Amino acid sequence: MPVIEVSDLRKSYGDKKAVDGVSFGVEDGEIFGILGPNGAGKTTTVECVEGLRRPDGGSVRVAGYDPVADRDAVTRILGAQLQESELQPKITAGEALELYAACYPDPADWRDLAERLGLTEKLGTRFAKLSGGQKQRLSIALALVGNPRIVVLDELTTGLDPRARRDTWRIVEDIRDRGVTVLLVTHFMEEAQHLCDRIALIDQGRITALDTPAGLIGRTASSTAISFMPSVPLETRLLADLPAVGSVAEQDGRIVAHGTDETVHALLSLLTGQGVTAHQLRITEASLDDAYLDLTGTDR
Ligand SMILES: Nc1ncnc2c1ncn2[C@@H]1O[C@H](COP(=O)(O)OP(=O)(O)OP(=O)(O)O)[C@@H](O)[C@H]1O
Repeated sequence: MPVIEVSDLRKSYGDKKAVDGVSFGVEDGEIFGILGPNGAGKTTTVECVEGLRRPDGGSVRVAGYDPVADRDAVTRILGAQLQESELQPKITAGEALELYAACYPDPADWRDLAERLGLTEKLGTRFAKLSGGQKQRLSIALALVGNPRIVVLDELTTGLDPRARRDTWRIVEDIRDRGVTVLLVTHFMEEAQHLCDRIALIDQGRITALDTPAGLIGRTASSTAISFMPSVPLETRLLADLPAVGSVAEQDGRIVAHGTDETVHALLSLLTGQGVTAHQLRITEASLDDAYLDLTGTDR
């Protein structure tokens, strides 16, 4: 049974329909991603899950509780990342953790949590003096200090360098491995592809696709790109008749065709038959990026 159930959720701000009939279920122990362009309604959706916004229509249940009516029960089982502005610049990392731990009936050992998140050295440092990555790790620690069953992470790696982003991914995987369900809002395809068990793609307040990362990629029309330099000039028209071929283009002597596995096999036989060698042959699978562009029709 899903630990989070959202059905036909609706929320408007004045005339603006921010969330327009969103439904999904998050299973216990999974990392569920919400992905979509700016203004798609991601934050509004998770704020309804957190009980920070009252839906106009539809229903949200977190472990069976209504996040607005049963706010206290939901607060005990759901940890949310704080916005940066919610912490006083002069509070130290250790003071913040101790203060937040005191708010919960069964808190985690905050020193142990700080250790796991690599913050032990920074416990005496004021919040304003922490780096971007350290602030993010502290906000994750604060989301976990109440020992939640579910944690909501919104844009957790925005502004981090690639190494800090990878470190944060490991932390999220560690959280999941400890049995915590993760609801993750992200803009980053690579992050969603790497971390999420399933992803809901949201666009203009509606879910346009909900699947595993591999499932979403499989939905793209041309999931494989094949590119090579033919040993002798080759008429691209020959390639246009290949099975399942999407597009064929030539630039500076390099041919790029999009298609499926079937296209790759047929292309290699065709080249062999023609006595053409494919130099610098590259076969690349579509990424979640390609699937995203295909499924949302958005050019970011
Ligand atoms: N408090 C508010 N008042 C009025 N309009 C709002 C408010 N919050 C969000 N909106 C509007 O509702 C829509 C959805 O916003 P939301 O923040 O949920 O999207 P998002 O997908 O999280 O976007 P982003 O990726 O940019 O954070 C946007 O058009 C936004 O401008």
